[in-house]
Amino acid sequence: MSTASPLIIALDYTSLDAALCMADRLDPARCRLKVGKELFTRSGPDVLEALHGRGFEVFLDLKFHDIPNTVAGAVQAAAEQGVWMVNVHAGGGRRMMEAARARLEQHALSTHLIAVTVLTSMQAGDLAEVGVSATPAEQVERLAVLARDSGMDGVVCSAREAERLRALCGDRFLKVTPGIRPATADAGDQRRIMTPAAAMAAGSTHLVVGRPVTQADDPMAALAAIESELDAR
Ligand SMILES: O=C(O)c1cc(=O)[nH]c(=O)n1[C@@H]1O[C@H](COP(=O)(O)O)[C@@H](O)[C@H]1O
Repeated sequence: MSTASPLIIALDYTSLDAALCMADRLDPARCRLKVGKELFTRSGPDVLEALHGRGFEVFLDLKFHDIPNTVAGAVQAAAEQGVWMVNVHAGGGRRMMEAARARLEQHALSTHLIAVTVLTSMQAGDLAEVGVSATPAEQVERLAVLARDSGMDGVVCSAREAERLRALCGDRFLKVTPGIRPATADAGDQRRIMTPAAAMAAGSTHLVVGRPVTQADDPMAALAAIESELDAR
């Protein structure tokens, strides 16, 4: 089932059972689900089948970053399992992203392919330590333009960069933004954060939300509060 909701709930759980327990409380008409490294490494592709069977569109977030041939094969494997979206690291460069795009086209696979720019957990000091003297905003901009030119459908960035990317790359270029924190939620390890309503106003096309819902005392109430914040816009 496809949904008009921008919400993607990150199922960052340590077991398939725990992830499905949450999925069974959620509604595919109201959100999409994200499967990341921890859950996929524990459960393997079974989790995809289980979530697809429940009617959810799934973002497989494995952030592939390798040589072009390897990434193209991994992206093909993800798409052949029917995921709605898959991501690679833009830092893998133009040839890597182009190879992934070409592979999807060769096999007529319509999975959305997006590239991670600068992780939302990073700020200027973290970039400096890995040899990047640009600010996060500048580096996101550089990688987003490279991703667009390499055939990506969009990027993962923080909502703080979404407005600039909308101006640079247009409305149809997807801006998938983690680091979403309702005003009262803990930032945790995230650094470039924004509230759900502010992120949508800034031009995010999709909001990735994990712990503010999954670790809440009442996850359904936390999700409902985010939905009403978005509805009130
Ligand atoms: O690609 C991602 O989904 C991602 C990119 C990024 O820059 N930052 C980021 O937090 N994520 C993912 O988004 C989710 C955010 O979860 P919470 O911080 O719990 O809301 C996690 O599953 C991260 O792996």
